[in-house]
Amino acid sequence: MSPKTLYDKIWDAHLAHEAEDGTSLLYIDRHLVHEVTSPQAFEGLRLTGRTVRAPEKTIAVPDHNVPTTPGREDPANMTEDSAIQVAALDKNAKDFGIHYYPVSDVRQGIVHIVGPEQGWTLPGMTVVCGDSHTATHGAFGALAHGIGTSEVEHVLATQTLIQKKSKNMKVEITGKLAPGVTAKDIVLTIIGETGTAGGTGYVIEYCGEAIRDLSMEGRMTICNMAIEGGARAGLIAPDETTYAYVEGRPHAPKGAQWEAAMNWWKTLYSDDDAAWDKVLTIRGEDIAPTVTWGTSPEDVLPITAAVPSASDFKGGKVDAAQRSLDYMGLTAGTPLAEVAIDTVFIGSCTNGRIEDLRAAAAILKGKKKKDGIRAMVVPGSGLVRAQAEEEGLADIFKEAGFEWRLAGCSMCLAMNPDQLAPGERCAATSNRNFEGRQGRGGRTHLMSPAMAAAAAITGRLTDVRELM
Ligand SMILES: CC(C)[C@H](C(=O)O)[C@@H](O)C(=O)O
Ligand code: SF4
Repeated sequence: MSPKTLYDKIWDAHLAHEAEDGTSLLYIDRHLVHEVTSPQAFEGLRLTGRTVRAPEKTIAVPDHNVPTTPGREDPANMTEDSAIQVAALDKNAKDFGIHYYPVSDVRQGIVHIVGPEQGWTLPGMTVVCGDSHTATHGAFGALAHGIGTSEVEHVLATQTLIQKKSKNMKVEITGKLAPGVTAKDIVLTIIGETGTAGGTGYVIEYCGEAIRDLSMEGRMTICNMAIEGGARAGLIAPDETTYAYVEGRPHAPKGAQWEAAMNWWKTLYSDDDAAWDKVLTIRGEDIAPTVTWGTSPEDVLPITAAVPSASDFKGGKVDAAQRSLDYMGLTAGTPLAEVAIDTVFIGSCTNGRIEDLRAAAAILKGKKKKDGIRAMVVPGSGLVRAQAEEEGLADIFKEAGFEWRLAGCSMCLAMNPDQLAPGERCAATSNRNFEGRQGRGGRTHLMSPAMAAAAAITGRLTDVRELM
């Protein structure tokens, strides 16, 4: 048998049909659904009198539109559009008999946090969702694609997806990380190297000692942003860390089924002599605490650097950099660590898990946010929130002057009441810093939870190592 990558193995195990031109039909193991990209898909089923093919493999949760303050069950606390989308999901979940976590359920949260937490996401699966950050689930060694609304309808109706196979790319992070450096710094550094188009046409497998050393939370942070590097999906081969995370979760296999699953999961790695279409290697020791300065996730620099000048770039990038600098209100040559911020947002499917809150709380413990800074922590799910309360993290945040919110996408994107005002500058743990992403005219700097906590204390972008 010819050697295979992990991606090849999962692909082959789910291939139902392949046409001569490579167009393929893949079986889908899990379909995650949220309120933004599903209403038309369910409407399409209704119009043609179809049902959901595998309701037991279909899981829905509202996350993008929901307010993160008490009273959010009341539609009066949402915009009309938001209330319509959430009500549609409530109705569709009920009518089509799929698994559902409404806002009133403690298990509700961001779809990419809920799936793994409930044990829906397992190694070797194909996982899709009408959401680009479905890549997150690749951290389990699952092939996880974002899909569009017409594809959501196709998967609902058939439990299959039409795809063309991507190429194989390997990103290896060797060695150990330095203190203060986290999974977020790794993935920002990778995107800085490859650019936002570097992964286009590829599925990326992340490997190497620094990746193996990460918790599942950290691995999810890495795969979450595979899409920001242009990749179709990100993958990390499952290992003992993965199995330990999965075991005992509500929907994980049990008993003999667990044993059978493990037999398959243990085959999920790239063969030594597998062929790669592209390889990138980065030394873990060389990665610094990293922030973005511009309006693309590839606009990254170590926190010790200064704001670049447009003339540092070449070709078409010169104008793009100038536009970014103008939008961000930054002057070339200013040390990044002198850039004052207004707001701190800790949360999102990139960094809203328990380990992220622990990392931020470790920096904030016994300290206060700077006066005048608006700071909020938005746990990624109701269960993350409950655990953080139990561990005393919520008290640390509240004593530091942070707002302690209910679960949702929140200020990651401006689809709910948590938004930046024009010109406001935010230290954010999310994954996109596009113009207007967090509110019209808002300015976003992406960074790790520990770095965002440090920024809250000083009121400026800050090297977390100064506070450790
Ligand atoms: C709203 C949704 C379709 C979108 C996505 O696909 O990623 C959102 O989650 C985002 O992060 O921009
Ligand atoms: S938290 Fe942000 S990135 Fe994640 S699904 Fe929600 S809006 Fe998209």
